[in-house]
Amino acid sequence: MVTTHLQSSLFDGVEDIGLRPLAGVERTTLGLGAWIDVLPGWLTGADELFQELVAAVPWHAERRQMYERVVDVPRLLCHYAEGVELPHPVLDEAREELGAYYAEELGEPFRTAGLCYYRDGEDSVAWHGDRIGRGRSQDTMVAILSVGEPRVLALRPRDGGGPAVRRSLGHGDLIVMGGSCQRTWDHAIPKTARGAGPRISIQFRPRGVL
Ligand SMILES: O=C(O)CCC(=O)C(=O)O
Ligand SMILES: [Fe+2]
Repeated sequence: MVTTHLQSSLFDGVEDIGLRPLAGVERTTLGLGAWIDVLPGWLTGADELFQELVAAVPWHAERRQMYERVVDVPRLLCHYAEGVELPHPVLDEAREELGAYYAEELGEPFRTAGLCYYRDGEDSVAWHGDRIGRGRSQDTMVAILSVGEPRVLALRPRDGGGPAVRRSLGHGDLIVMGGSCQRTWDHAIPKTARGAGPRISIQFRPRGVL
């Protein structure tokens, strides 16, 4: 019976970890030469990958001088430099797929992966652009895959003009920030008072973009 079949596939099936085609990506022009591409549910089996990453990644807390105090950075981190094996093969696949899809526009591959683990709504990242490296002066791309519970990624023009753009990202969603986005816009994962579940983001960047 159809009903029975549907039910068993809904309730028994843990979705396999894999990638859908990137062809469905939709671009939004932000202005000032910046854009974002979004593809909801790019990764299948995202909840399973989340669990695997929680267990497999050597997460660490960072501490940072804040005026007179040393405070915890409010998220856990792990950085995979160029050439270092990623914690799950699907992440190598994701990096390759992104590189192929954006080859012409980006002109170079994605090389590094930064992972952030937001344990709850108190974990966050403050307004910033990824402009420690080349993003300060050049157009580039930062591609972010999100697993676990959705959190809002907010973007706003760096010069303060214009309203913020917000995208809720989790469960396998992809966002790519491109063009001048790192130097003309800032982005953040704001804290949320509403009980937010844990989220992991995987940020792929080209060489020299930090
Ligand atoms: O978690 C995210 O989606 C954003 C992380 C981020 O902006 C960063 O690590 O530079
Ligand atoms: Fe960032």
